[in-house]
Amino acid sequence: MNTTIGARFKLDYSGFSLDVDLDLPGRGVTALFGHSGSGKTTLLRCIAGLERVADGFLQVNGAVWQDDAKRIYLPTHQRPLGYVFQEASLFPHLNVRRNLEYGMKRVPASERRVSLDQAIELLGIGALLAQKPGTLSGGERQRVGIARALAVSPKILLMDEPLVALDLARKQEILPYLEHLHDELEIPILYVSHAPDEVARLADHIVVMDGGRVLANGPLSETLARLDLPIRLGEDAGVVVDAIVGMRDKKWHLLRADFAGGGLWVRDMGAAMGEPVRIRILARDVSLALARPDNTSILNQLHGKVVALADDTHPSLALIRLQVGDVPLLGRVTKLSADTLGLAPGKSVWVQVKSVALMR
Ligand SMILES: Nc1ncnc2c1ncn2[C@@H]1O[C@H](COP(=O)(O)OP(=O)(O)OP(=O)(O)O)[C@@H](O)[C@H]1O
Repeated sequence: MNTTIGARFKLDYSGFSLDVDLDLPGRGVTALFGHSGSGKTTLLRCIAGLERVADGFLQVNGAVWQDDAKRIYLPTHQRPLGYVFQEASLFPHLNVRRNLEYGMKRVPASERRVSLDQAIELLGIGALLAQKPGTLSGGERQRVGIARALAVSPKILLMDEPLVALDLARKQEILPYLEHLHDELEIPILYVSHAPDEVARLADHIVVMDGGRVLANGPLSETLARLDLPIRLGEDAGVVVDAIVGMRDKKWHLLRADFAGGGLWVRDMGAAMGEPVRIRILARDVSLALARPDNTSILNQLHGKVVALADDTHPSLALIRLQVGDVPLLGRVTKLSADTLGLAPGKSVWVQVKSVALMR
């Protein structure tokens, strides 16, 4: 079976045009990332059939929903998709259960792949079923909105900054449910966000957009480590590394996350031995030395080599792409230090990682 998503759309507004030709994985979470106005929502709307573009093409895991060259065009209501907006628009006069059932009624029983009970369980909203939307918190409302999108048994889930209207505490509350979706469902998710931490936590794949064009489209860790992209993540530039828990140090409450390039100690948040974890390493937390530093408080030191150097956000700074084992990392150092250390492609270095965040 074809397990990809193909999307080709061109659209012109006065002052903005969208021109994308994308091949995406047909499973997992793909982040659509870019500045405000880069066209992320417009792309989702094209996929949903909410923008009628001439000469568009869309196939989702083998099913063609639009191919204007062949006069194929499924209107929105015939596209089996779930759409989660920034704020859930629930029917205020219906309780949570009725809101969920409303969406489900559209789907013939034979095509239901996500049961109502499963959606309720995945989003942890069992205790809210009798409540009216007006009595829910923003985070709860959003969880109901996501469950409702799932209840239509979508073949793709489109999520447009689902956390943007929530405060930090509500975001933290909802993120584990989103991870759950990722782990439990086979449904591909396109997730619009301009929050790098959300992308680092949830995505497997990333599409970086700018001015209605695709700047990059690739697996998350490789793409975040590219130097040739004007992603301008600034303080957020950095990579994610998928690892497994290889050791636990009970005395010091630390876990060692092992990956192909070595091991990194992180705070012990309770993951089991052998469990997959994702860590995020920001470029600003990586410094370099030519010899293995001793007498340092920095626990994590890895041996690697310089792959490439690039200008950074300020003329005093350089962004360095490193390779540790076969894993790419980014480091940020002053150009003065880069010059003093003679950093150049191929140079062997000790990579000191000051801080590692456990994302999941
Ligand atoms: N119906 C429309 N008519 C004209 N211009 C539009 C229309 N819809 C969107 N635009 C313009 O298209 C551009 C892209 O908007 P879009 O909402 O897709 O960006 P975005 O990346 O999702 O931004 P944000 O992160 O702020 O939601 C913007 O300049 C917007 O003003």
